[in-house]
Amino acid sequence: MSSVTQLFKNNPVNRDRIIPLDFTNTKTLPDSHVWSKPEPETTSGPIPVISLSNPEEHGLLRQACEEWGVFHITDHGVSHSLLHNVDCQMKRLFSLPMHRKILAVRSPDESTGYGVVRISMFYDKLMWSEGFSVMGSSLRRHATLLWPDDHAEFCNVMEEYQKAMDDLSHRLISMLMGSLGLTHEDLGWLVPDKTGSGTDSIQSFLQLNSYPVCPDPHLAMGLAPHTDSSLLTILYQGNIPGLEIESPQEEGSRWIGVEPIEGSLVVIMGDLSHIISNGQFRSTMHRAVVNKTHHRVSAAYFAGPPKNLQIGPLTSDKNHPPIYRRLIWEEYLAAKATHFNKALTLFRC
Ligand SMILES: C=C1C[C@]23C[C@@]1(O)CC[C@H]2[C@@]12CCC[C@@](C)(C(=O)O1)[C@H]2[C@@H]3C(=O)O
Ligand SMILES: O=C(O)CCC(=O)C(=O)O
Ligand SMILES: [Fe+2]
Repeated sequence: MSSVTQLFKNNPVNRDRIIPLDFTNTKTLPDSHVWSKPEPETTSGPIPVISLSNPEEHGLLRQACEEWGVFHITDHGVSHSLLHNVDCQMKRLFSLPMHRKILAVRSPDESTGYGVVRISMFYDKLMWSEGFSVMGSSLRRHATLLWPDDHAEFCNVMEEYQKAMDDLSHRLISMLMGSLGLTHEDLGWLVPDKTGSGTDSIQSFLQLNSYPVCPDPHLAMGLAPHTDSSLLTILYQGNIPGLEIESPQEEGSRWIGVEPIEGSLVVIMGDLSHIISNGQFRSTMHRAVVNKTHHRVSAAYFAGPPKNLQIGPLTSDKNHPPIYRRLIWEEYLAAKATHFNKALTLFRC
């Protein structure tokens, strides 16, 4: 059983926090979805853009991780047509009427299927979004419930996308860990497991997000502020803006919009990379906002370490002793499931 499946089994979500509102039939923002808060300003910012085809730019990766924790990648090798197909299939799924989407709803202790993201339980107000989570064989099971006779195309596209993300995440993790001084031998776990048992290669989870048009976007929240619990997350966000990161310079007082760049993907460093880098890589707080005119979809691919692999700060520098203790991903996800944005502090030495 994967670490993510185990997490949901051990930490079920409340039933009333699984089924989203039927957004298509909601013309005014209900009180349950009004986030009244003094809103810090949002500006657009110089988020780094890194071309993976240019080895000279690889040195910029470390800097981007240290200063921003979020960056665009171009020339990543994932074809434009695959990204286009993923976009179309997500829109096809989320445009289904509610009574059809409900057929593939997650149960409280299940990690995959249709529903609201699990961080919803940490907030009083509800978010203006819905999601569909994919992992392993659950994809075909849920897609068959949604489209009994017509699920092949959706499944083929999502499987091809997951494979492309597996390859890209291996490349990125190896580059990023390499920039911290890890040798090829240390990174043995990056080599896909040939036995098929899946216990010693990267674990992943694909989250499809949908943010329907919203009657009052300034009072609503698409996806509430959080950091990702992964090593890294690769985000496809199409061409509709919505992703915002907390300003590294003015934490808590300014949000910066991550404007889409045609054909690029966004990499978000997760909490585990922050731990491995002994605090040098930022795991930046981010959120998604909604708009009045465009249905926005995004696909977030979370990459984490192999099931029982202990990870910890990679430092042999006496002047910078480890600030976090060693842990496995399952332990971290469990802490996040109860302590949410305070989980990282629990692992400090
Ligand atoms: C692998 C994971 C990351 C995630 C927690 C989870 O175990 C499975 C759900 C993931 C997700 C997807 C939407 C956003 C997010 C914050 C959430 O609520 O569920 C992430 C979680 C995370 O990064 O902590
Ligand atoms: O949709 C987005 O822009 C953000 C998605 C995200 O942060 C997530 O799924 O963890
Ligand atoms: Fe996220």
